[in-house]
Amino acid sequence: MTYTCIDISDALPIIENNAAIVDIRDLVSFQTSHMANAISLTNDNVQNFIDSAEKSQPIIVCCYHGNSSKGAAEYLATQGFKEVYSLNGGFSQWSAMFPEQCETGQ
Ligand SMILES: O=S(=O)([O-])[S-]
Repeated sequence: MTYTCIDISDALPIIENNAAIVDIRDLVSFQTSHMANAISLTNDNVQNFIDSAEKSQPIIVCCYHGNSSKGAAEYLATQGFKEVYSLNGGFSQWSAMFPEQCETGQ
């Protein structure tokens, strides 16, 4: 299995299609602001996420600028997720384009 790189504008219909959004940035950055409904994925919770997630649900991986999300997306694809996307431009571009689609906190 592999993953697909998508642009910010491609993400909206995928999100509407019930995708999970996982954010792999550091926790302080995540808490400051993240994509609406994103969950923070860290080394500490990634295994639990993999074990409990529905593998057929689409997953969008978000990082800072869209580079490190590729490695994480590839990894998740090897763990059985069927539809994995890496978000080009990452949170920096998402927050610039869709500031109203961001939220703070956990
Ligand atoms: O998160 S990043 O690798 O795009 S700087």
